[in-house]
Amino acid sequence: MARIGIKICGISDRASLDAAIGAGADHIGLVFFAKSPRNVGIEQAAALAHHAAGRAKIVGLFVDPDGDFLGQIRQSVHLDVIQLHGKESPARVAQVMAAQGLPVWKAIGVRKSADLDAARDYQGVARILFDAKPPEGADLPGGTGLRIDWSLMAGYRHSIPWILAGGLDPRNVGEAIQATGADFVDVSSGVESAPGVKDAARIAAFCEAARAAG
Ligand SMILES: O=C(O)c1ccccc1NCC(=O)[C@H](O)[C@H](O)COP(=O)(O)O
Repeated sequence: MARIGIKICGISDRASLDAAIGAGADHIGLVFFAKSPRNVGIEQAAALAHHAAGRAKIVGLFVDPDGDFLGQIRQSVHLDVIQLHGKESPARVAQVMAAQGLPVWKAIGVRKSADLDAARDYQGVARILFDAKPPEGADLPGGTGLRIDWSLMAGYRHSIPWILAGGLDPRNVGEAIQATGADFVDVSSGVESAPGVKDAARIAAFCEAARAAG
């Protein structure tokens, strides 16, 4: 079996970045969303991306960004992937793909099995990221620690590669991989000691558990 993909999302300091890469994460998420406790400023993000260069791919996470904001970030920060985590329509995602010329990952919130069908509308994206759907009116559309009902995804197959996210942590990621067959996992709050504060030991334990199960 191919090595499992691991993204540690919401990195905002160099020590956590080194911890994630050292533990074997291949993707690092930088959150560009002012309301998030994991939000990074442009200079901070540029320095982190530079520090990660050649060791891990950088995923820039955005929520309904306009073209100006994407352009501003891209001028200063090296991104390998754009993750769209808002209510972006298929047409808007296609526009971003065409304008930015980078692989785009679209996040889809899942609460019931019909939610998985939305993935079909996003042909052309590099990956779909299935995350737990937050309640209406929630402050954040992701990074909430809410979990998908994994039984909805048992044996799930899709022509577009997909990532499992939402409420994963070092103790449950192995079971999540076994239950869903995911070959790529994403975590944020499950490897933190407080909102926005990554914990190196939890990051290492998460990566070890994911690899053991994958
Ligand atoms: O992490 C955030 O603060 C965030 C804010 C706004 C949109 C998305 C956000 N995170 C998205 C991620 O990729 C998370 O890793 C994913 O939702 C899983 O989060 P968690 O349940 O905390 O592991």
